[in-house]
Amino acid sequence: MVKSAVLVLEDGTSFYGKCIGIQGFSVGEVVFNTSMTGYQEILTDPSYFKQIITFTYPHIGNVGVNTKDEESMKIYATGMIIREQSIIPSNYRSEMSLPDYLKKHRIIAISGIDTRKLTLLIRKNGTQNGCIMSLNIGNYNDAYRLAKSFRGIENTNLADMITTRHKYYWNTTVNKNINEKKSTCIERKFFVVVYDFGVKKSILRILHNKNCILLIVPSYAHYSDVLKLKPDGIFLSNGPGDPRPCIYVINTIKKFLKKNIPIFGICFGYQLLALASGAKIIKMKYGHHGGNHPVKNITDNTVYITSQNHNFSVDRNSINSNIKITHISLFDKTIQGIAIKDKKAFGFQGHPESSPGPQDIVRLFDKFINLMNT
Ligand SMILES: NC(=O)CC[C@H](N)C(=O)O
Repeated sequence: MVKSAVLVLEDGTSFYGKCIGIQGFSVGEVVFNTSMTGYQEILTDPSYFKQIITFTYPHIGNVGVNTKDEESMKIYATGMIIREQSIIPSNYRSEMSLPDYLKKHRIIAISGIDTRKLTLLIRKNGTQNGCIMSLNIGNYNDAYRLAKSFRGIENTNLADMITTRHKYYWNTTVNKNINEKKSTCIERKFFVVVYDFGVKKSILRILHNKNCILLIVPSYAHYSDVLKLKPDGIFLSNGPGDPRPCIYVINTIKKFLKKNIPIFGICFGYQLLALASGAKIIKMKYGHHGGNHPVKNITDNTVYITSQNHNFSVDRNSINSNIKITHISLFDKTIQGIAIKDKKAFGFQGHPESSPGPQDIVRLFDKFINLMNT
């Protein structure tokens, strides 16, 4: 293999490989994702903004890419690290090869990396910042300097950087060939205001298919403007980075809670709901990114295999009497779901919309519909 790119971590560790996206450099927090399928959905998930994704699955690009599997309009991950790139994509849905897609979206990526060694390093020492650099524009020292100078994803409001600037209605049904049942026997439509912190299309698609009229609003949408619209429910989306600096929307959620409007938060949105209810958020050692995470519903002792993508977690020590823990991770016992006592508000840390991943817990969307229907 011709070595044409280097990955350097902030601790100085380097991995040489082949440049498979555009030439240049990219800096971000290096995380690993253990999903065996769904690289396109993962790359286009806006929650990965400012992160470089290591795919632990060793062969990436096999099925090419297509427009229906995009979770947003572009690749949000800052870079991609893989073991081996599939040379010939083969799938009836494929519209383009992965390397061409990376180039179209101007993404830096590196292949030929010992992703097992890199993953074990992250697991042992925790997430690190890193830089991928093509060797025609710089060397190890340049990449090392850039990796060390990246400020990281903590204490920055990334959601405000990528949220929609204008409100819009969502009314597209994209057929993903997956088993999405319409809402059970409920004929009425629900008007849901979706706070967009980097929302995945799959979430909108599922809510739309369940009879919701969706108005997507910016992360900084004003409480009274939204209230005037008389929504049946508020949805708080997934999103990138640290929820703690998002003070404005946390205060907005507090006001919605006082009004007892039904609220459903997924991942970033769930973390914001927890913050608005008085809990604290902490950064995890290396987060959860994958499609095989067992989560237990502690109210009925059922276990679900879930899709996960998060770096922050609700601090168990900060749970107060307003918050009921509903789900925990069976990997590390971290909190995975909460409900707010005496309110129609709940949230889930993982991704019930999956995409990619198992659909075990997609019924949480029905729980939201039922809350709006009562
Ligand atoms: N998928 C998400 O919404 C991620 C939430 C948050 N940015 C975290 O990393 O924990």
